[in-house]
Amino acid sequence: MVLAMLRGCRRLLHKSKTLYTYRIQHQETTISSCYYSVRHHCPTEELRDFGLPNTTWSQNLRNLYNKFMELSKTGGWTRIPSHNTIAHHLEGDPLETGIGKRMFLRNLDSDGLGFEYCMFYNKDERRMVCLFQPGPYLEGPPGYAHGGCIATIIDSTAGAGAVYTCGSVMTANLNITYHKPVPLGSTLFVESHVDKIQGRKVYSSCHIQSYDGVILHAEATALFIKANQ
Ligand SMILES: CCCCCCCCCCCC(=O)SCCNC(=O)CCNC(=O)[C@H](O)C(C)(C)COP(=O)(O)OP(=O)(O)OC[C@H]1O[C@@H](n2cnc3c(N)ncnc32)[C@H](O)[C@@H]1OP(=O)(O)O
Repeated sequence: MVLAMLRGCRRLLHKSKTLYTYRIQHQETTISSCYYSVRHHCPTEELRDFGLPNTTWSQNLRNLYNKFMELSKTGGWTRIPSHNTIAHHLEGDPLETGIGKRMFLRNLDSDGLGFEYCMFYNKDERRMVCLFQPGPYLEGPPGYAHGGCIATIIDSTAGAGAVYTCGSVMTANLNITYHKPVPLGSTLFVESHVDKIQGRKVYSSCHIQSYDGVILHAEATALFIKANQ
């Protein structure tokens, strides 16, 4: 009852700001309804944007962030918002799907423990950069990030790059070569590029380097499939 009232209030609040046309089916979902259309701006001023600096960010992460913010002023790069529910990234009225669900990378309540990151997109170059600091809850080998979380940040960076370049996509294939372990708490420079678009197929490449570019930690190629129009 209370939940239903809250949902009603939130829907009214949001509908007063923008016209929503999007509907996601869930539960008995079909393949095509898994696809989404991404909003390029923060939907409300009150909503927290997790891609902004917080007290857990290292100096190296802040320096890279400041560098890309400077680049954003002269065009080319744009910082993209980052919320903790996928619903808030979608165009339309996705509130029903947002309740009780969190984005995998933003599912912890404390800053700095899991995926700490922000992304910048360059439309002309079809590049997405992710500045990433893996927290202590991402441990795999002692002191180092789990390979699955490295795959996650690659999938998310390349996936977001494909979405911002082509619209709604799903990951069909992801191949990763792990070159050097990633120390927890280090600052990583993750960069993806849309290499080729062939019909519905979007081919991307991605790599993870240390913040100064000295160490190549991992390289990947990915295939994303665009939504059927
Ligand atoms: C901040 C922003 C936040 C928002 C941004 C956040 C970004 C996050 C990104 C994370 C994304 C995910 O984790 S997605 C979740 C993980 N992925 C999944 O669950 C996908 C599961 N797989 C599927 O649902 C399906 O197989 C699809 C959707 C991938 C494809 O199915 P489909 O739509 O029916 O298409 P289909 O006809 O089969 O294939 C279309 C064409 O692609 C080819 N194709 C399909 N799959 C493959 C494949 N694995 N390898 C090679 N080729 C393939 C086919 O041969 C065909 O080529 P041709 O005959 O045309 O030549």
